Amino acid sequence: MSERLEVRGVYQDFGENRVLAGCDFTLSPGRIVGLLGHNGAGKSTLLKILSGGLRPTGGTILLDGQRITRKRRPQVAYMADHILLPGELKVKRGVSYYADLFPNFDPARADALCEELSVPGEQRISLLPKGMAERLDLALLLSRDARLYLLDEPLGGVDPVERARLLRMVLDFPDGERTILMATHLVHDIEPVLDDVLFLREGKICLQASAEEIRAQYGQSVEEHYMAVFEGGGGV
Ligand SMILES: Nc1ncnc2c1ncn2[C@@H]1O[C@H](COP(=O)(O)OP(=O)(O)OP(=O)(O)O)[C@@H](O)[C@H]1O
Repeated sequence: MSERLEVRGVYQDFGENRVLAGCDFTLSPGRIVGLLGHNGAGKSTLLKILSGGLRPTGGTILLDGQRITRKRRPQVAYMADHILLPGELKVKRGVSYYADLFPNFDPARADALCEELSVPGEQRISLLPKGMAERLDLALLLSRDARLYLLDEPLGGVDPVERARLLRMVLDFPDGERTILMATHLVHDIEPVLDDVLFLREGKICLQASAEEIRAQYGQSVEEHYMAVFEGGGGV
């Protein structure tokens, strides 16, 4: 099977600060992958690079075996850790704003997802509670027809039970083809939707494994294994 995403030797310096020190990993089609690491590990930086919003200091990134040119950029859909829509717009207008912005955006799907996620269409975006704005952002992202979806701490402001339920509901793409990479600290809440995990430590991917492998090999949940690795209580 060919890889959806190949990341080879990606590094990122901000002045003297080397944030990514040669990241290597691959993502397969149809997988939901958690990018886990402590504060400041470089998760957002890595997602920004993969989205094309930041040019890395070095390294190679291939999507379906090819470099991500400007023409292929819409095949990568990125959700930052804050909503990017102008706050004065109403939700429904925000949907048409996205339709103007992205050629691969499906407004009917956005309306359906907003309804599934109980986002009120007539509300002004700046007046949405944080968790509701995050739901809108997620609905807009997942209404784009992309190959790779990058999510930075999705639904971080939504309560844990709802978060897992909503993510399970909306990440279930029927074609099983799309790949989702999401950075999160909320390992416990997100774990039920994850197929694979990447642990980012000291600028490198120190573990890439399926959630099943972790459970079988270490007899630990992803969260327990994460704690063991990052608190020095165990190795990878
Ligand atoms: N544009 C920038 N200029 C300079 N330093 C930056 C820039 N962006 C990020 N950094 C630095 O890179 C490091 C990694 O930040 P990043 O936001 O990628 O980490 P993170 O893993 O997403 O953290 P968190 O989990 O707290 O969101 C931090 O030290 C941060 O200060």
